Amino acid sequence: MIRIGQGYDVHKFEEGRPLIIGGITIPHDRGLTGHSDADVLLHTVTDAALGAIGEGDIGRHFPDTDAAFKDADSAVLLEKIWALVEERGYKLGNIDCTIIAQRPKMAPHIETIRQRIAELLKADVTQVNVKATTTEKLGFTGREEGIAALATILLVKA
Ligand SMILES: Nc1ccn([C@@H]2O[C@H](COP(=O)(O)O)[C@@H](O)[C@H]2O)c(=O)n1
Ligand SMILES: C[C@@]1(CO)OP(=O)(O)OP(=O)(O)OC[C@H]1O
Repeated sequence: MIRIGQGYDVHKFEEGRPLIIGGITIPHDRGLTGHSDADVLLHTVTDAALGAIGEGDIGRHFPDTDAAFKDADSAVLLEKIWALVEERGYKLGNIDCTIIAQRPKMAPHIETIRQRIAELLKADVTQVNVKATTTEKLGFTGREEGIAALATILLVKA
């Protein structure tokens, strides 16, 4: 049995916040804003995993109206959802992620992010792909108003 899921998330830039993407802090002149640490990539991975097991989305499990999740570490949220994936009897087949950002340059950080996601999903690094693209200065990402992320996940029976 295999299950597929997709994820998509967007967070807006805000000055004075750290930029946290894929569980690591990336040096930049501004960060992303949200109720949690606003890790757009880990939210996307979490939504993809939830989609694959038919469990809705991140906001249903961790509402942004709940003070318990204020400034939450998105890695901890993903770990909780991954425990649910494992409870259902699944493990990672593979995941492919795309970060959509005009800036900063993600290439120097991609391998570290890949390793962190593999660790969170209890998988080998070869099962995880992370890539980045600009939108050639077009749209909200191109104007550097925010960052978007996409993910497709395949789960297989453990
Ligand atoms: N924030 C980003 C965006 C892109 N990259 C890398 O640059 C390559 C070219 O991007 P285009 O949008 O011009 O196709 C892309 O393939 C990524 O490797 C990046 O590091 N950081
Ligand atoms: C993660 C949660 C919860 O802290 O808050 P945000 O950081 O605002 O992120 P979002 O992508 O809107 O997802 C759901 C939220 O409930």
